[in-house]
Amino acid sequence: MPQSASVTNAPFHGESPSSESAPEVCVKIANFNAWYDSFQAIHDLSLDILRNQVTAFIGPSGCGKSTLLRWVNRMNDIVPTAQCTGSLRINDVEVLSPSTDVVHLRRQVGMVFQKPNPFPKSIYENVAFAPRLHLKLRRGELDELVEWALRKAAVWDEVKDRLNAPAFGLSGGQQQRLCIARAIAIGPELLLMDEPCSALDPASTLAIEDLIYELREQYTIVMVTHNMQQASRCSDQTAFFFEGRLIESGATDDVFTKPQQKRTDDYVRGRFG
Ligand SMILES: Nc1ncnc2c1ncn2[C@@H]1O[C@H](COP(=O)(O)OP(=O)(O)OP(=O)(O)O)[C@@H](O)[C@H]1O
Repeated sequence: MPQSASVTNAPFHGESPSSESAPEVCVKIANFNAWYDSFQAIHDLSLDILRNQVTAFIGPSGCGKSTLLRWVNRMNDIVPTAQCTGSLRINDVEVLSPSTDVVHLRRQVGMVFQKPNPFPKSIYENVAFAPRLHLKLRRGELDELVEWALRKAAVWDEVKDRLNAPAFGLSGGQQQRLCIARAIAIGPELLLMDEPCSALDPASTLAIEDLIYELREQYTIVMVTHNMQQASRCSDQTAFFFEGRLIESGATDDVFTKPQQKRTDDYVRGRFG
């Protein structure tokens, strides 16, 4: 059971929590290929995602960012035409193996989508729903967990007096923070975020970016974004994709200020995309 914790604001690009020692690999992707029917969406991609860091996936529309993200938690299992080869390991366990327990995997890997998608339930129930199904908690423990997750997602103060009100009554930014609280309540170690701020106003976007940067103390985060400022503000690592291939990856500062590849340079400078 997580302990109560409050989220404070920290400057972007502060010391990484794992900066004292070399960061460990959380997700190891090797020689990964993905198809929809005969269309190959990802070509021979190898990439290490580092633990307790925020990794931004950037690249023009259709380059395969979401496809890769959707294989990390096997969401593509429900797409009949989707197939893949290669290896995708989380903590040395092969995600793509037919014997992988997908229910367990989805507890390990939380997902936050482009548009906030709260359940048509109360604020409390949005967070309590999955823990009630999967964890054997007494009512008091569940209450504590709900409060912990809402605090961690930096939305507690705004909702604590209306926990039984419908989640749809919250603003878009509050709903997205509620969805982050829902994702972390089940105790994942990896959070996947597919353009988590694209439906939000600038103030809510900054709040979520701040939160993402904070959350990396406890979680490994992969974020798809079309917003270059956002990638440079709140990620430690950046991976640039183009036409289904990984062109370049590395520390965000390096990718943005001294990219190795001309296509990366052109993209981060907004020359195409
Ligand atoms: N369910 C699907 N069936 C067929 N093709 C698909 C499907 N999903 C994605 N694709 C194709 O695979 C390619 C990669 O798509 P993907 O959504 O991964 O790109 P993306 O980089 O996330 O794009 P965007 O930034 O626009 O979200 C695109 O050509 C897309 O049209």
